Amino acid sequence: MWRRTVARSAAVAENLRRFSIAASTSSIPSPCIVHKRGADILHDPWFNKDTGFPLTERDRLGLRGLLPPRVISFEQQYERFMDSYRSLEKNTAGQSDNIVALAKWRILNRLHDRNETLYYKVLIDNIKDFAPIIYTPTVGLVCQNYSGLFRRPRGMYFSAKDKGEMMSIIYNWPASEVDMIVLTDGSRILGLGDLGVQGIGIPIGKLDMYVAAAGINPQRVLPIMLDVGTNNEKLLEDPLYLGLRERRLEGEEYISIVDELMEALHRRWPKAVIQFEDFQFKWAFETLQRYRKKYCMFNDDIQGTAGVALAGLLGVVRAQGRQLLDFVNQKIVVAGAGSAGLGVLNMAYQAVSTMTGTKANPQFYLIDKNGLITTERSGVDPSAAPFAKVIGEVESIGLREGSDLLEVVKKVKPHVLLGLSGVGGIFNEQVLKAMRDSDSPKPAIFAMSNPTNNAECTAADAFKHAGENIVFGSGSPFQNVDLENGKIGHVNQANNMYLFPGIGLGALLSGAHIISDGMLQAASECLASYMTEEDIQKGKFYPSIGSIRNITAEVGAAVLRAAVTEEVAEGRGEVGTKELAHMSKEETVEYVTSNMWYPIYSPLQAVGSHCTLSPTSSISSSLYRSPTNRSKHPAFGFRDDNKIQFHLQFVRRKLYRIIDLDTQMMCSWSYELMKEPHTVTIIPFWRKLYKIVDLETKVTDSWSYGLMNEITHPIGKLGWFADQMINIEYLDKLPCFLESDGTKSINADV
Ligand SMILES: NC(=O)C1=CN([C@@H]2O[C@H](COP(=O)(O)OP(=O)(O)OC[C@H]3O[C@@H](n4cnc5c(N)ncnc54)[C@H](O)[C@@H]3O)[C@@H](O)[C@H]2O)C=CC1
Ligand SMILES: CC(=O)C(=O)O
Repeated sequence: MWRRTVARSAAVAENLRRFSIAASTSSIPSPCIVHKRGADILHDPWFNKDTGFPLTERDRLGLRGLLPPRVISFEQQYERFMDSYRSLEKNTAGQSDNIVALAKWRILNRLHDRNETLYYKVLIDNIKDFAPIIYTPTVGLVCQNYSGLFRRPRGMYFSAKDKGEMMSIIYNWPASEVDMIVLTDGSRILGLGDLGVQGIGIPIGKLDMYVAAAGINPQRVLPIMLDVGTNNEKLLEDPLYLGLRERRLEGEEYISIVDELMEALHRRWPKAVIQFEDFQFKWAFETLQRYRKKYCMFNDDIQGTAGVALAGLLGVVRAQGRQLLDFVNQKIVVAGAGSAGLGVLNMAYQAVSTMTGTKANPQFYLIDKNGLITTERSGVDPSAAPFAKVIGEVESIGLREGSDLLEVVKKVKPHVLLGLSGVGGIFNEQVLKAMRDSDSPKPAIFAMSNPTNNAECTAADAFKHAGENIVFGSGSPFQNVDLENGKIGHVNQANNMYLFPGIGLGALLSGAHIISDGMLQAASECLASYMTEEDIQKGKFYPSIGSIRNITAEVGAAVLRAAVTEEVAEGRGEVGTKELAHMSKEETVEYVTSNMWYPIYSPLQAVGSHCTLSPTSSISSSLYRSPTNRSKHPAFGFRDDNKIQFHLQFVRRKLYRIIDLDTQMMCSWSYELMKEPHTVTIIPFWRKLYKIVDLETKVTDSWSYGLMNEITHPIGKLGWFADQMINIEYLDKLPCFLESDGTKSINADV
């Protein structure tokens, strides 16, 4: 038994090593293929390193002369950006909050548009300071002012005018691989309502969080705006509005366009996870039901929010010093009967049912803009109907259909007051004071609406009016509150950002074809159990945002394991369901972590039709006709279609280890000590990516590796070293190499 475990662990460890799809903590950055050269690379934020391109790379990529000569390190670039950011903070001190917030957003956005690697480095390392800018609350302000702030497009825009053509439009996106898509129709942007095409800021912000928290490679994310019009009168009249100046499509017209987009997305990227974001209530539930059994998708506002809120609600029970099972007795008042509020109540209901094992009758009170929802309400939405209170029950405590929030709080004396109404300030002084009479020794107040102005109350007001013993959470960040008696009122950020990145990552790595309730429940349970008893007693239910990568790895692993258990996982790449199923909990976390992308400058290798070739270079093609040569000279890259693909590498008496990045295996035939300077080695690659490690210095040399791809005979790729260009010619069965002046030939030591 013991031996089997060890053997299995070793096998899994080997799999983990082999199947990591992205380098993260490795000191050796993976090479990155770029199908561009020269100025095109400088203008592409995915590949641009600004002044950080090493000289050898400048040579190789045709960048010489396009940059100032000095090479600035990544660390120096980082410091320089942070210095500018700090200067901006200093220079804008005293100006209005909105002006400062937009100035901060602009400086970050400019970096995002120019150099993504550096952008994500500063974002990840300063997530606490920058999340409020790229995410809530500033992202709300950005969306409101989007048409004026617009400089460069990001993501894809589909509109009602594209009907019938989405399947082809989707191929305009330059990346062949997409892992995460966040899609909105802009109809309910945070608590700000219908912002039409301007809502694109939300998918962009959410995907920034995916990169920062889940380590999704930014080259594989896709924000999408589906512009089906807007009912926002102000925007319809705004001559600078960038979206369709038409009213929103409704009914069949609307749903058929979403159907078409979903089909197109699935056709091109069948393994991508699609997150629905900020759809108005009437379409949020309908689209979720329509697609959740067909595609790997979820609705963040309904399902992500529910999981985060449930984790918080369970934390509240722990904070009261009660057993988790006591959750069934919690009196919870929810203000807001929309996507988010109903999502929370549905999940909380499931939890109570699981705990009681019977048909639950939880003490949930649901309030919308017309007050308490009871069985007397006419025209109640079917998704809210299960939570309508039986009229007799509420009458017995002095309430009625439509009772207002204050009355409900006074009569119910809830343990938890949770706001997802999108209406700022509805937890006013009176309501908060009424919470002092809560039946809980530690009443909980969650003002979860975003952005900050739409929060149901501020943190300071909550502690001031409801008392120091409350626990508090808000959707947008607030500062902890100084209670002026040496104590601090802790503010939790009750935001779905603690779950959606892990849900997406877990679904992606499991290769799940759908996202099941079990996967979502696992995510919520994982978050709920993440905090220690000590944290909980201090009123902390959610981790600090600084540890968002850790919690996301845990949540991702929990989701992945649930996907395997529920048999919806199909595996990813070479990691099949069998391998996933054999991973222990710890191994799964390790697997998830090892697949997170981390911003480092990868050495770039230009390949494809953009490679420039010297007119003097030539390779005699006759030698490559016979595939039988392959066995004699395995180092020659023959392919059955008679194309040769190869990489030239200048070696200078160095020993290289060559790692096949597909398998993470070291290729035993493909390293050797080069005895002579100026020796060139040829490496076959069969469309593979190799990482080459200089064993003397232990680092990958930027010029010495790349994706060996798409370079076909009769013309070969040229190798550069320093200023010297090497032309190649195959003169005999052993390759010889001529230096650029054509005077000297050196036999390759192969
Ligand atoms: N913290 C977080 O992670 C999340 C926060 N939210 C926030 O929740 C809010 C609502 O989002 P959705 O449910 O999608 O919106 P929604 O538009 O679907 O629902 C809003 C609900 O609030 C109700 N309402 C309006 N005025 C009210 C009042 N005075 N008293 C009580 N209820 C009132 C409406 O009748 C409606 O039922 C937004 O501000 C959004 O930013 C949403 C998702 C996640
Ligand atoms: C956080 C979020 O998803 C919202 O406010 O809509």
